[in-house]
Amino acid sequence: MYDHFEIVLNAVSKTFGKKAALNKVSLKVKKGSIFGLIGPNGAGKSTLTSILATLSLPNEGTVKISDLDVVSKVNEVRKKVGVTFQQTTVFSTGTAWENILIAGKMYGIRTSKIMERGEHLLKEFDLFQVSNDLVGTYSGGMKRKLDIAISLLHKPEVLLLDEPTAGLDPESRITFWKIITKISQDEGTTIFVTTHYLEEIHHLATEIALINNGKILDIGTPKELINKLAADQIEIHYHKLDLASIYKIEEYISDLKEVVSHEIKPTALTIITSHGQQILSELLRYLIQSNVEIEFSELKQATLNDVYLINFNEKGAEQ
Ligand SMILES: Nc1ncnc2c1ncn2[C@@H]1O[C@H](COP(=O)(O)OP(=O)(O)OP(=O)(O)O)[C@@H](O)[C@H]1O
Repeated sequence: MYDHFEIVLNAVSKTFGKKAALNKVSLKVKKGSIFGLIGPNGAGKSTLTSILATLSLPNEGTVKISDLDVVSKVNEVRKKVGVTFQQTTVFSTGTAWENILIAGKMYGIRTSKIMERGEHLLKEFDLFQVSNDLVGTYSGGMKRKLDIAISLLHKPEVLLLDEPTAGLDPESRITFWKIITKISQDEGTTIFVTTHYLEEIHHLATEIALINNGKILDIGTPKELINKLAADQIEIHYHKLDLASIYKIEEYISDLKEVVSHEIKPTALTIITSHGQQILSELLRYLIQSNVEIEFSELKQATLNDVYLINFNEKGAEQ
């Protein structure tokens, strides 16, 4: 399925004044795959998306989409790319059809083709029934779906989605990802998506890159990233603790050098560690000695969310 790379970045840097928004970023996205770029606020996700969309120029390095250089082949690249940013770009004062017609004309598509493709996409995105209503009456989720339908009008080979589910409720997010997965399968579109919500794309993404402070921290399939971490997750639930007890436990855990990250709440604690069994035994002994009434404990393999937390707490903080 993935016989070649659709997007290739080689040592790409972008600076704003003294700020390096991207710092020698290199990555490859396989054709037809769903690639997730994950990182906290200010990591460089939108900057990278803008460069891929030919809306911003890199200061250094090369970026190719379908073997076309995004700097010297802007017009060809634009024909191959559809993009949706965080802010909706649809006109609230028009209907979905009016928005589609305007966008289709801007792409230079013939009216009959716009109508045919528009109807297909409106049905795919479950907007056909309301396609003659003013977009101003749509919910945020509906507007977002229309945005993406429009970015797919010219059948792009690559769809760039910059935080497409920001501000959507959980149900709309699930529906949204179902549609995107279907588009990827039906049309073979390569999907490059940035998000904060790791859990959303965990099961969808073919590969994930973690970015912070403009640098790629790691790249791999979700499984590879979890395996590389080689960590366990410990969860211990207990009867509600007072603040003084929480502080004491916090102090004890902070001294355990095999613990890579931890979170203590009044009724439970979670720890990520490379030595699960050993730390669990030590911790249970300590808690029992401290008269904590334990309800249950669990030892599991770390999750992709743990990979995120560890990368952005540890490596991210170093930079
Ligand atoms: N036009 C600009 N002028 C100056 N600085 C900028 C500009 N655009 C981005 N930056 C800076 O570059 C860095 C990366 O920003 P970017 O918007 O790419 O991050 P992001 O990962 O998309 O963040 P968010 O998740 O908050 O959208 C940030 O420090 C940001 O302040």
